[in-house]
Amino acid sequence: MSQENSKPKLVAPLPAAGSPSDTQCDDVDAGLWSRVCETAATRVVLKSPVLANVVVLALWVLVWQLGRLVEYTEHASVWFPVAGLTFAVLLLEGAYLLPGLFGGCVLMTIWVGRKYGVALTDLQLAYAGMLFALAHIGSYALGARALRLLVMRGTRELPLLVIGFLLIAAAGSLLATATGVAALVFGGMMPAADAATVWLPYWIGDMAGVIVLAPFFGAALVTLNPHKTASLRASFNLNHQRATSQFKYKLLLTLTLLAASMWLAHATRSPNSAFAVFFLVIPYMWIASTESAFCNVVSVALGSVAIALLVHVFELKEFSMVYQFAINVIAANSLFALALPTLLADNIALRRIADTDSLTQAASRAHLEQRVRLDMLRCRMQGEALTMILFDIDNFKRINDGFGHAVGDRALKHACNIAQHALRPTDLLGRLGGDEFVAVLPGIDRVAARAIAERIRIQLATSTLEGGPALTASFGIAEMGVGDTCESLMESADKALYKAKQDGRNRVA
Ligand SMILES: Nc1nc2c(ncn2[C@@H]2O[C@H](COP(=O)(O)OP(=O)(O)OP(=O)(O)O)[C@@H](O)[C@H]2O)c(=O)[nH]1
Repeated sequence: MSQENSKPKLVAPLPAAGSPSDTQCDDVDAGLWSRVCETAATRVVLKSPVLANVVVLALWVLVWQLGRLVEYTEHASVWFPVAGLTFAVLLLEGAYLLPGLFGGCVLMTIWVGRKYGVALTDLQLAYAGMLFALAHIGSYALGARALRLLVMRGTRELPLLVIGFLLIAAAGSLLATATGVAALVFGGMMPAADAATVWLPYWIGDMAGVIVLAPFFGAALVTLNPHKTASLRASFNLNHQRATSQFKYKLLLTLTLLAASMWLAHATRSPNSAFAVFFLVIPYMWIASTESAFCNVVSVALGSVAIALLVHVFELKEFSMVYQFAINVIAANSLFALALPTLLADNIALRRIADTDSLTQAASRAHLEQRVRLDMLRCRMQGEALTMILFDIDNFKRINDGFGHAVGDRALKHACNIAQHALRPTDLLGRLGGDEFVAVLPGIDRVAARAIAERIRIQLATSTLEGGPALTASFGIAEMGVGDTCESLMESADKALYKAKQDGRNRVA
C-alpha cells in the first residue's frame, strides 16, 4: 500500500479547498492508522473474505458493547454506535461482509436475551436474532444503496451531499426502528406494549450512531481497502487529513466545556441546565471550519462517546433524550460546517476572478470604479488630493495587425507591468478595456501625478518588447475637484488623453 493510500480518508464529502494551510500542520491523524493499515496482519485479513467477516463480526460485537455501556433502559441506549458501523460497511464494502454483520446481530441477540432472562430457548433467541438482523441490515442496506445512488448520479455539491446523507440516515434509522421493534416483538424479545415507549429513543439512538460514526468508520474502511471503494473515493475530495498544531487544544477545550455543561445538569438536576449542552455546537463549528474533515469527524465521534459516558458518570439518565438530540444536532451541524471552508474559498476565488483582468492582472473596470468611489470619499474627508491617470498605447491596432494578436497581448502585459512598478502599493491600476488603462492615485496632486505619468511614458518608450515593435503611450491626467464624481473624473482624464493623442501621441496632457 502506498504512503498516499495509507492515510486516513473520509467517506463523508470533504471540502475541496480551505485547508488549514495558514497554520502549522502535523500528521497527528495519519500516523497510527497508517501503521495499522500497513501491517502484514491487515493485508492477510483484506485478502481473505472469511477472515474479513470474522474481524467485522468481532468489531460489531465490540461496538455493540460500547453502545450497551450507555444503555439507560432495556433496548434503548443513549446512542447505538453499531448502526454507524453497519451503514459504513454496507456503503463501502457491500454484500461479501453480510455474514459477519448477520452473525453479530444473532450473537448479540442471544447474549441480550440471556442477560435480561428472556424466557426463550437458544434456538428461539437465534430466530429472534435473525429477525433483528434482517430488520437492521436490510434497513441500512437500503440507506447505503440510496447514498451510493446519490453519489453515482453525480451529486457533487457538498451541502447537497450532507443533506442527502442526513436524510438517508434519518429515514434509514426510522426504518430500522420500525422493523427492529417489530422483530423484537415477533421474536418474543419484547412485549408489544413496550413498542410505544421504545421506538423514539431507539430511532434517535440509531440515527446518532449513523450520523456520528458512519463517517468515522467509513474513513477507516476507505483507507484499509482503497481499491474496493475506488468509485466512491473518486466522487469525494479526500485531501485534507492534516490537523493544525492547535487541534489537540481545541479538542481539549471542547471536551472540557462539554463536561462542564453536563456537570451543571448534574449539580442542578434541572432540564434547563441539560439543554446547555447545545452550546457545544459553537466550538464544534469552530473545529469544523478550521480543521480538516477527518479531525472534524474524530472530534464529533469523541464528543459523542464523551456525552454518552458522562450521562452515566453524572447520572443524567432522566435527560437522556436531551443528550441523544444533542449528539445528532452537533454532528449534523459539524457535517454542514465542512462546507464552510469550501464556500469561503470559492467566494474568494470568484471575487478574485471578478476583480481582476485575466490578461494583465490589473483591476477589472468594475473593481476599479468601486475603489475610485471609496478613495474619492476618503480623500475628501481627509482633505487630500486624488488624481487619475488614463493612458492608452499608441497605434495599438497596428501592433495587432502587423505582429499578431499574441504580440499585442504581450504588449498589453508589458505596458501594465511598467505602470505597476511605477505606482505605490496604495495606488490601483485597472484596465478599462482594449489598450486603455487607468491609475488612481489617492493623496497625489496633478503635479506629482504628471511626474509619475512621465516616468511610465519614458520607461515604456525606452523599453523593448521581445519580438515586437517599440511601444509608446499617451497619458491624460485629471485631479479630483469639488463636486467631481467617478464618472466626471474619468471624463476629464479622457479629454486630457484625447488632447495628448491630438497633439501627436507619446505625451502627457
Ligand atoms: N491583442 C489584443 N488586442 C486587443 C485586446 N482588446 C482590444 N484589442 C484591440 O486593441 C485595438 C485598440 O485600437 P484603437 O482603440 O482603435 O486604438 P489604437 O490603434 O491604439 O489607436 P490610438 O489609440 O488612436 O493610438 C483594437 O484593434 C482592438 O481589437 C486584447 O485583449 N488583446
